[in-house]
Amino acid sequence: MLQQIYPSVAHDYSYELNKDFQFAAAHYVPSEDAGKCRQMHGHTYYANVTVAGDELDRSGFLVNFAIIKRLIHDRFDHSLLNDDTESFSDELPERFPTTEVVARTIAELVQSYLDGTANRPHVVQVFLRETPTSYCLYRPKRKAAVNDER
Ligand SMILES: Nc1nc2c(c(=O)[nH]1)N=C([C@H](O)[C@H](O)COP(=O)(O)OP(=O)(O)OP(=O)(O)O)CN2
Ligand SMILES: [Zn+2]
Repeated sequence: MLQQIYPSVAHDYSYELNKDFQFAAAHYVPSEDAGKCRQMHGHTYYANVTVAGDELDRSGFLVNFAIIKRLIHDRFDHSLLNDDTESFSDELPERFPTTEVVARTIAELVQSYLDGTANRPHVVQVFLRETPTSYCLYRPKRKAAVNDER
């Protein structure tokens, strides 16, 4: 699964990097419509995070690959996602730990870190595979900024 070719995302930043990593986690989807997924079960999630930008930091990095992995792996590996109530909720569908929401949460956690860096690159795509046959792509909407019209 690692070394997979992922769908590309359109942007016109000069640099783009991709980091693959995996984590094992349990979850359940607390919806009447979720069928067997209402029961707690586990996955090895395969994630690919795409970061893009025009400026490098003092190490010549957009962002250190290791930081992207650490931010997500250290938080979710060998956890029950539903227990992470800062990220997920059993009450609000937009915060149930579905593949879609976990992908969006990964994007938000990484972007929150990137917003505190000097070169401020952007998460432009998160690919998250939950099973051999199921995956989700999340692409954050571009936010217009004073000095950044992309
Ligand atoms: N849109 C979504 N649909 C489903 C999600 C989800 O997160 N978003 N999650 C699940 C379950 O959690 C499950 O882990 C994955 O379901 P599924 O792909 O059906 O799993 P199978 O291994 O049984 O798939 P097969 O291809 O039939 O073997 C369900 N739906
Ligand atoms: Zn599942």
